Amino acid sequence: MTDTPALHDLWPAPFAEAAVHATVTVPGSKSVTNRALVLAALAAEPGWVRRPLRSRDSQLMSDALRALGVGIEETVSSSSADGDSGEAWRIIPAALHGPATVDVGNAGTVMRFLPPVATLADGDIRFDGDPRSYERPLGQVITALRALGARIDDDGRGALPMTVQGGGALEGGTVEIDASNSSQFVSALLLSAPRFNQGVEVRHVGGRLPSMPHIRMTVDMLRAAGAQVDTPEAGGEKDVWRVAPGALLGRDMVVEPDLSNAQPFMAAALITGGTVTIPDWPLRTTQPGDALREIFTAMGGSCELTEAGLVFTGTGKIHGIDVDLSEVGELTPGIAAVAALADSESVLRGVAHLRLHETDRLAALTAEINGLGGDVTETEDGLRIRPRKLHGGVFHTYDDHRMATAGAVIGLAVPGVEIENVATTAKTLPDFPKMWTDMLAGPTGAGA
Ligand SMILES: O=C(O)C1=C[C@@H](OP(=O)(O)O)[C@@H](O)[C@H](O)C1
Ligand SMILES: C=C(OP(=O)(O)O)C(=O)O
Repeated sequence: MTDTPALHDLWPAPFAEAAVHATVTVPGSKSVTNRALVLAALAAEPGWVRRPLRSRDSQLMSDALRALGVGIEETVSSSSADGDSGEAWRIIPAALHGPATVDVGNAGTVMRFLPPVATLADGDIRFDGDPRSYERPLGQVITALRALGARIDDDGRGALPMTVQGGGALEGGTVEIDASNSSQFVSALLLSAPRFNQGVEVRHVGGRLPSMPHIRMTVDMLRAAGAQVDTPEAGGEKDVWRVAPGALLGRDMVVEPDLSNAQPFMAAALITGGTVTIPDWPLRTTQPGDALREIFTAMGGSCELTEAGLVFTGTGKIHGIDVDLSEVGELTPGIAAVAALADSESVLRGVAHLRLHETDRLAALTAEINGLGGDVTETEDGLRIRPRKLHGGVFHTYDDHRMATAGAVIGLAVPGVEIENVATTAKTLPDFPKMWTDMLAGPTGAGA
C-alpha cells in the first residue's frame, strides 16, 4: 500500500525574473470531487460528476468505490443540462459488497469518508494506506460507527489498518464525537447517514471544531442530493447535526475549481507584483480557499471578481498578518510561505490540528523555512514568522503536496531553492510543475 516517493528527486524551483502575468485554469476541488463521488455512489439512481479532479486522492476514492461494486464510467461529454462540456464521470450505484481492500493512500477524505460507506456493504472491507495514514487520527470515527451498530476489527490504536465487517446496513442514531482534531470526522458520519436506518444525530463534544467551511460543504452537497439535514446554522443546537434517513438522488454535479490549489498562483502574483487570473472562481462557495481573497488582500494584494474569473494583483509589497486560520487550515502552508517573504511579522493561529495532517505541518514549515535562513517558531496552536533574508537550499516536503507548493512560492523570490519530491503534488494537483512553468512563461505561454 505504500508509494515509493522519489525522496531524492530535487526540482529547481523557478526564480521569477519579472512580475508574473498569467491566466491559470485550476483543476477541480479535491474536497468537492470526493464528496460528490461518495454521494453519487450512495444514491438510488445513476448520476454525473462533471469536471472532476483527476489526482491521486480522487483516484483512490474512485478505485475504492469501484472495489465496493460501484460503476464509474469516465467519459468526455459535450453537453449537460447547463451546457457544460469536458470530462464527466457517470456514477452507477450498486449493492455494495466485500470482500475488498481500500487503499486510502494519505487521503484524509478517503480514510474518513469511506469506513461509514463500508458499514453498508455486505462483507469485509479492509482499510490500509501509506505509512502516514497509520498516524492520522481515526479513532473517533471507529468508536462512533461502533456506537451506531458497526463491527470493526482494528488493533485498538484508533487508526489504520482496520477491517469494517459490513453487515449490509447500519442502524444509525445519536452519537457523540470529539472532532476537534479533524472536521472530516463529522463530514464522514453525515455523508453516509441518509442510508443509515435511523439517519444520524452527530453531537460534537470537545474543543473547537476546525475547518467549518468543509462541514458546510458536506451539508450543502447532502442537501443538493436531496437529503434532509438540520444544522446549528439553521437554528439547531450548537455543534449538533442531524441527517434524516432517505433516498439520495442521482444528481448532475459540477465540481468547482480547487480554490486552495489556486493559492500558490495567487501568491505568485502577490510576491512578484504581477496579476494572475483564475477562471471560473465561484461567486458562492463553501470552499475555504475563498478566504484567500481577504487574506491575500490584507497581505498586500487586491482582487476583483470579473467575467474572466478572479483577477488577483500584487504590488510587490507583502505585509505580515496576524490571523486565525482554524476555519481554513489547509491554506496555512501557502500563507506561511508568503509570510516568510513579508515586510513584518506574522502570527498564524488556530491550527494546532495541522500537526495531524499529511505531515506535522507546523514542524515541517518551521524546519524548512528556517533551513533557508528564516526565523519561524512554533507556538502552541500555530506559527510565528519573522521575515529574514532567505537563501537557497533544499526544501523538504515530507510527502505533503502543500509543502511542495509552499516551497515553490518561496523559490520565486529566493534563488537556488530546490524542492524535494515535487511529484508529491500529485495528491491534488498532478500537473503542478508544468502549470508553474507555464505561469512564469506569461500570457503568451501555455498557462495563458
Ligand atoms: O473535508 C475535507 O474535504 C477537508 C477537511 C479539512 O480537514 P481537517 O478538518 O482535518 O483540517 C481540510 O484540511 C482537508 O484538506 C479537506
Ligand atoms: C489536509 C489535507 O488533506 P486531507 O484530505 O488528506 O486531510 C490537505 O489537502 O491540505
